[in-house]
Amino acid sequence: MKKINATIITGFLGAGKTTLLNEILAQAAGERIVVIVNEFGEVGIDGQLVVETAEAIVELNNGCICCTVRGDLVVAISDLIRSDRPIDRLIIETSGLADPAPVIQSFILDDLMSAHVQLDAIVTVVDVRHIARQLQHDEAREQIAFADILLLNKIDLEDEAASEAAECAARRLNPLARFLRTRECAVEARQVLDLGAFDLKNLLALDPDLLADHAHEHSSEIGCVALTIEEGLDPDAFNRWLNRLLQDRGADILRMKGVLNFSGDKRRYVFHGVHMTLDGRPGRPWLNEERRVSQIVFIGRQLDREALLQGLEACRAIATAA
Ligand SMILES: Nc1nc2c(ncn2[C@@H]2O[C@H](COP(=O)(O)OP(=O)(O)OP(=O)(O)O)[C@@H](O)[C@H]2O)c(=O)[nH]1
Repeated sequence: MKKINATIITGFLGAGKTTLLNEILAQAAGERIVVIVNEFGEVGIDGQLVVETAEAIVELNNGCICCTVRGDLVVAISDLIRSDRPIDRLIIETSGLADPAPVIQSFILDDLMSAHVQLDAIVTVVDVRHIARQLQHDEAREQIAFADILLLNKIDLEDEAASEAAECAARRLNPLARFLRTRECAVEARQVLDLGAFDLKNLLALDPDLLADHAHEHSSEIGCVALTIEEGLDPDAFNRWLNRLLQDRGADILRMKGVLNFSGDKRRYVFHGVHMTLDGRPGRPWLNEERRVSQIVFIGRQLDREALLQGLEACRAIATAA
């Protein structure tokens, strides 16, 4: 029986994992791809941002796939296998804080998974603008070290010398990976899929302890605040608040992302913050029957939930009109 090829997409917060996933899905229309997306916070934003060509999207939120929701990953994949549903491919997008080792371990140690699923490659996306500061985090270094394919992404934001420096830093951690430089993760699907690149022997040379059963410990410093608000937001007030927040707390906020309900707008507005870099654009239209809510996730150090909620509530269109 032919095994299902699985690709793990990993990389630190905001590097471009969902962008890569969507790039692959856009090129592989017609294939039955099951996508598993994992997010650190209890509110899943990525599930809403994945293009609709995926056969199914399984969201594992509120914990990291390398620790708290690792059992859920095994259950989700085992259920898919037992369902006999025809699947051409599995793609797993880890959270930006995941250590890939325990995730890889699940594919090898779980009998049902190893009998039916073939790990094809670990694809790590690296943000060339932020790599230097992200390398302070163990998870970012592990994600690079375990990569079979490494995308040095966001080359449009930096000059050639910075991309070169990013590549050198990454190569020091992983001389064996295949490196690609990308903008918006623009690769051909064949450069990251069906490569048979995953090699357990190499990984065991890198980490002899890989298959030992150890739980991953996240730094207790980094937390997540997820906010949901029903009332429509005022775009100007929101932008002012976000810019002020970055000025005051930018060093501690590693990642922000959200799907926003701007008052009177027919479409969602999707925004991303990676360290101090902000980016936003209109998203899918709201459907008539849909509940229009704004959902925002912050990941960082010493986040004050109450203060963030108050700041967001002050951006409600009714609050700003009053
Ligand atoms: N300028 C620029 N922005 C990019 C590039 N690739 C992705 N982005 C932007 O970076 C932000 C984060 O991209 P995502 O694909 O959501 O990153 P991610 O790794 O999935 O993020 P998390 O999983 O939430 O940590 C978004 O605003 C993207 O549009 C790129 O090559 N250049």
